[in-house]
Amino acid sequence: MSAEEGLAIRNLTVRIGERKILHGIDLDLIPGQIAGLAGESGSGKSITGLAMLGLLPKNARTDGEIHFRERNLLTLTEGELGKIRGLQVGMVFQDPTASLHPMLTIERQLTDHLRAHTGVSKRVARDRALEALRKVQVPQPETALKKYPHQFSGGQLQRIAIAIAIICEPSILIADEPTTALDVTVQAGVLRLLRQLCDELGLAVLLITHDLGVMSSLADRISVLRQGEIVEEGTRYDVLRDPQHEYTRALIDALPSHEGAWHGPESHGLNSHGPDAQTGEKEASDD
Ligand SMILES: Nc1ncnc2c1ncn2[C@@H]1O[C@H](COP(=O)(O)OP(=O)(O)OP(=O)(O)O)[C@@H](O)[C@H]1O
Repeated sequence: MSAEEGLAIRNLTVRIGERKILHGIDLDLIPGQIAGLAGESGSGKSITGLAMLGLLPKNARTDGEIHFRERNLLTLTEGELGKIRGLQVGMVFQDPTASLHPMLTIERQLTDHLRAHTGVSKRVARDRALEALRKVQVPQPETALKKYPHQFSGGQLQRIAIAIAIICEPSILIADEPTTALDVTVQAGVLRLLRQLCDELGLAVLLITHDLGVMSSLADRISVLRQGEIVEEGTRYDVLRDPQHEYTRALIDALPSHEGAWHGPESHGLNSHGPDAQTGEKEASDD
């Protein structure tokens, strides 16, 4: 599969009640690229992702455009958005257990999701479920299909949540703090997986994180959000090596490994092309 097109946000404003949460932001998601959205807690990162999915609170009002496949997502009905969500736009959140049903097998969760969106037969759905688990490098996928969520570690559960997000072959993937809840030893493996999936499937990825260390390993471009405004945008290297805005500098200074200057992704145990070059199998077995 290769995604043909991305998504473009133009002048997006979101108000919730009387409060303006986003102040006319622009953002581009490009196939085969990871667009990072950074900013401290409350800056509006998640609201941006939710706006793209049509999942804003009922009392939210929007202005601007979210262009996707020649349509403005902000003008679609709930029914139309429901068809896009999950099928053309996949999503991964911080807590994988929140998106998985504790009482259903992994097979059921993968195949139910796929069949609800595509109507493929049970047999095809099972094959696709296996293929998705292989793509996310869950060990022994045949056995994994029969298991329940509580039988997996956090890192493996996040891989399974990613499998659900990609099983319908979306062109866009929104990953909101995908490694924040994970043990630090398995974070790099999940980040590396996201990079691989982006490259191999041609996904246009929005990576939302407050963690510039994660951003430094993964994002092709970085947008820095502060109180609902994008204060800086550029390539990962430009933004991290030569930040123009004092807010970006403050975020970089807050990095745990910061010692007066940003030393590149290597300083976070990650190489310049994404998470380090260990094999997926090793990481998968480490999870
Ligand atoms: N349902 C809601 N009703 C009212 N205000 C909300 C709602 N959801 C979010 N907000 C407000 O919108 C602002 C942006 O929230 P958002 O969750 O997008 O921040 P964030 O950058 O993702 O932060 P965090 O990393 O803490 O999730 C915050 O001030 C928050 O209080």
